[in-house]
Amino acid sequence: MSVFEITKAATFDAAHHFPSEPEGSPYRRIHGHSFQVEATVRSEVLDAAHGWVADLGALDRALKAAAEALDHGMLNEHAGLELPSLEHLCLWFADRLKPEWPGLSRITVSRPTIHERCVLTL
Ligand SMILES: Nc1nc2c(c(=O)[nH]1)N=C([C@H](O)[C@H](O)COP(=O)(O)OP(=O)(O)OP(=O)(O)O)CN2
Ligand SMILES: [Zn+2]
Repeated sequence: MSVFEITKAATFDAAHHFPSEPEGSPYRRIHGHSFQVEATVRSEVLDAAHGWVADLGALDRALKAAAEALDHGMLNEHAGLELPSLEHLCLWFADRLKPEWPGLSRITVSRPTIHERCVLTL
């Protein structure tokens, strides 16, 4: 069976720190990153009226709304991001998007400028 996957990306900039790191660790100090988040929705069937899995514009709005909640803020202040790793960011975005997007199959959060990325497969 063929499976379609559609993906939309959004970007945000945010500060964070890892309070559990030892004194002197650069991760313990407040610092910032530019992030990219990608949300992937999969389906074996297409909406017959449109010929698509789902409207990428609607996925864009949902993803941007979630990313804007974090943009230019302190990640540690958000519930679930007290330890603000890429891994926890994936879970945070999945928790927000999954209710509205039951076909959500993957969340990728990356820091493109330093070539780091985490993928959560749902
Ligand atoms: N598995 C994970 N490991 C690390 C995460 C993470 O989210 N998941 N996060 C960090 C810190 O955010 C750290 O700031 C990342 O920076 P780093 O990889 O060290 O890259 P930098 O460019 O900021 O520093 P350089 O010294 O220039 O490499 C750490 N680990
Ligand atoms: Zn960092």
